[in-house]
Amino acid sequence: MKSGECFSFKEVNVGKGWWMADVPCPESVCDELAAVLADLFGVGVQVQDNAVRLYLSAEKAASDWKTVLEKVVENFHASLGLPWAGAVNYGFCEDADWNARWKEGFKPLRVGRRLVITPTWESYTPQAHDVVLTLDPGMAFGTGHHETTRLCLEWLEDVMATWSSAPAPSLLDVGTGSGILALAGALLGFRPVMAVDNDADAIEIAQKNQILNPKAASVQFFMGTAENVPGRFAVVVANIQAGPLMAMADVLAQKVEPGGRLGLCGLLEEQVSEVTRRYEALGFGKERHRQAGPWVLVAMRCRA
Ligand SMILES: C[S@@+](CC[C@H](N)C(=O)[O-])C[C@H]1O[C@@H](n2cnc3c(N)ncnc32)[C@H](O)[C@@H]1O
Repeated sequence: MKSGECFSFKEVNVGKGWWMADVPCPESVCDELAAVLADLFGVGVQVQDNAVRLYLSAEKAASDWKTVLEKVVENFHASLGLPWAGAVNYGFCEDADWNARWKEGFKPLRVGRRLVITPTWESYTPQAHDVVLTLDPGMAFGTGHHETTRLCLEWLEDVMATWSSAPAPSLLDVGTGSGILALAGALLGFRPVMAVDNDADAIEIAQKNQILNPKAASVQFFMGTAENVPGRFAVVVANIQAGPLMAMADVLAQKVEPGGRLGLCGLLEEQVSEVTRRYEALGFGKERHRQAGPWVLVAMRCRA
């Protein structure tokens, strides 16, 4: 089998690569569907024109993925009142092929004023005042290319730039994925920095990324949910989507120090007012609302 070729899933042995599923959907909801699928299946996704491409482990039979994937996509369309034709296109790609394609799309990326996210396989010569974060995201979410990650990074940079009092602000990153926000936070000067994810694979990847960034060695990673992290923080960031942010509101609110800041991200425009109201009822006031594409970050401050 030549690298780069894709095959119908009936023709290959499982376990040596990735099932590739192209799920057609209206362009206006591609980002939202990609986020839902990435979260549910914990796998790589690519947003394409009028479709989302999903890479699924070949250790499971394609027919097992097909049943559950198509049900999820059908429910997603139904919840938005959209028709669903059910025409998912399946294929198979070898590991090497998938990795090469993934890496091709991941170049050094400047975010905000000082941060540069650079993959391990690219060389980058820093300019004066650059804060360089080296990353190998693996299968975890968080390369800096997604709008929600960029919104969070820019917000963290702004919070740090306008922090006037000593000591440095503490930071909690809830749903750390590749560790990108926590590690960038440590490089920007937040202390201490803690991060949590309920996906063990994400924590493993985040800890590998920490080794690539010795200046972020003090970041502590926790497996679980925000409840598993001790203490309260001057700054809490959570890039998780509206559903989990609503479900964890009581716990998340308890993690922010009085007067502290909370960045809620992964919201779509139409979800902002409901999520904002929920946190206002818990003692938070809205400071800012930033948008990139369909995605919004709501910045709030704890009043008491
Ligand atoms: C959209 S990714 C964000 C990754 C990274 N923070 C970023 O900004 O790019 C969301 C992450 O939250 C994790 N997650 C989802 N629900 C969670 C929960 N209740 N507690 C902790 N982590 C959660 C997922 O495993 C995933 O790694």
